Amino acid sequence: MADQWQREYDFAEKVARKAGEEIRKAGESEIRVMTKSCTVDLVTKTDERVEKIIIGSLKQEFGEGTHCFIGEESVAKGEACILTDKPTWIIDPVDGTTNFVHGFPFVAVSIAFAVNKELEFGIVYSCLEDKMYKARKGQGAFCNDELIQVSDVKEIKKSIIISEHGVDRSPEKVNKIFSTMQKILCIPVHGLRGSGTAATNMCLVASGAVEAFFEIGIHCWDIAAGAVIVQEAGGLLLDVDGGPFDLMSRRMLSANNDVIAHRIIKEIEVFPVERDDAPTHRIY
Ligand SMILES: O=P(O)(O)OC(CO)CO
Ligand SMILES: [Mg+2]
Repeated sequence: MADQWQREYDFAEKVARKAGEEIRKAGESEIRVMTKSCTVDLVTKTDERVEKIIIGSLKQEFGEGTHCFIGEESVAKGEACILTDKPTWIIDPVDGTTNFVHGFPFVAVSIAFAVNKELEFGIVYSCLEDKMYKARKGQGAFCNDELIQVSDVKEIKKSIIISEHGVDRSPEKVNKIFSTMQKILCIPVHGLRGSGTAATNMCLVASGAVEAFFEIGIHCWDIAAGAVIVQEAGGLLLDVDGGPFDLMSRRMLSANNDVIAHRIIKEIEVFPVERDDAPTHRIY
């Protein structure tokens, strides 16, 4: 069926835009900050309110009970984080909450839709820059309706790479993350960057501004929409050890091509993280 999920895709873009407007407005008044798993894992009333707006709008449009939802703040409150074959929305209402709290200007709304455990489309609205990234399986990737493509750089020494450090500050993990970054920096690459939002980082890969982004410890809602956008822009997704990408594994490498991807994988010091769909899951 040619138009299957088109209505969902179009509506998701509208909802993401509305959510972005809410975030922009909320950023103008005082932001109430709370913490989740630890003192650096921040959440605000805006995260919770915007997730409710997104899920409420989707339920109103498509009917109660027809779709499943995995939302960052709903999972934080104890809802299941299991991807089934049913049509499922995967939502990060405010990706880059720490940026939002500090006024650092990269904050994104991330909305993805999966059916039979396959991602059908992804929307990332980088709302402070007013950039609407979107991609539907097999139909290319766009930023503000302009087609985007990954960079064609194949030499690692001509690349910019993104990685982030996450919120788990146990010294062993931080050591591994910085040891990996040091090795990559000293290849040498042109630079290391990080926007503070995984969704935006993936869009930077998709639009060719950087060659790769990898992280261990991110969540499915941070990367589901970006995963479609990177692939539709001609890039690839892998596990950080070079194996197949697994949305629920909390390990992800996105790159413009396999030469850059495998050169980075050689340097990554992998450490264990609990899967998003683990029965004993705790948020980090
Ligand atoms: O700001 P959030 O949604 O907590 O996400 C972080 C990573 O978990 C940035 O991507
Ligand atoms: Mg996030």
